[in-house]
Amino acid sequence: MEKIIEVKDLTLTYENDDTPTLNSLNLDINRGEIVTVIGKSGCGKSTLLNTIAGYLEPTSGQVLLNGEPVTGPNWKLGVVFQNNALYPWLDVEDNIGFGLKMRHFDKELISKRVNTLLDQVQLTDKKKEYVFSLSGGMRQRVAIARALANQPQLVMFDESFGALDEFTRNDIHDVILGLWKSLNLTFFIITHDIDEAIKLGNRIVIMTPDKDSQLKIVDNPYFNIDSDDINSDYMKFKNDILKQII
Ligand SMILES: Nc1ncnc2c1ncn2[C@@H]1O[C@H](COP(=O)(O)OP(=O)(O)OP(=O)(O)O)[C@@H](O)[C@H]1O
Repeated sequence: MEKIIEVKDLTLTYENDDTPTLNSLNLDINRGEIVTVIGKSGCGKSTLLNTIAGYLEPTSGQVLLNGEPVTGPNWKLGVVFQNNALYPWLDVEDNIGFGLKMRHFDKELISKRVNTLLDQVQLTDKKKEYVFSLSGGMRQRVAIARALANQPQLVMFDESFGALDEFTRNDIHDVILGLWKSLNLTFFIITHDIDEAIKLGNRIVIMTPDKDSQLKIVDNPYFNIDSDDINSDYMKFKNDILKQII
């Protein structure tokens, strides 16, 4: 298995804090897998994502991307935030192509890549619309397309679907799984919804309150489960995870 990310003995203590938020964490993310992260509010999920993304500097330990230390933000690591952080003054296609424009890509290449992405997230007919006129689910799809425009090695989601209603969220799950299958992508998805963690993750990282053993990593036999197939074994698996979070 090819490791894209290696988190090695990662510790992060915020300034003026006595105890570390992340305490000596170890985690590999392999090419082509979806890793979901579940944990109680405040346990440090976003801190972990921000450190992997290079937005926060570890107090000790390190994060490697393809064997090289992450020392700051990097286009090879895409992030989709919950508020999706789109530019309201740009239309859909310019939002998606923004990063490529900043990197001075050729206009034709940008247009080609953006059109492909619009098709992949099923927004071709909305390309000239401003993002404020879109529904929450559509905006989330724009944010995903924008993160993919850089062709990153890993795309990370920070509770990106939390504000969506259940129907729209299921729709986005299908988009995520469809993109993952067709483009052989690697995803790291933070969520506080346990069913979402199980639906989307090949492996599930459980962030526990036990600072001496903060991460529990489990293989997930219920990846992409259909809601009709939820049975008592699924419920047991889910409850076992819940017990470790609290
Ligand atoms: N910039 C900061 N400075 C100091 N403390 C911080 C900072 N950011 C987060 N924290 C603290 O670190 C802890 C972990 O926060 P973090 O946002 O990583 O948790 P989380 O698991 O993502 O929470 P949530 O699910 O509510 O988003 C919290 O106690 C939070 O108050």
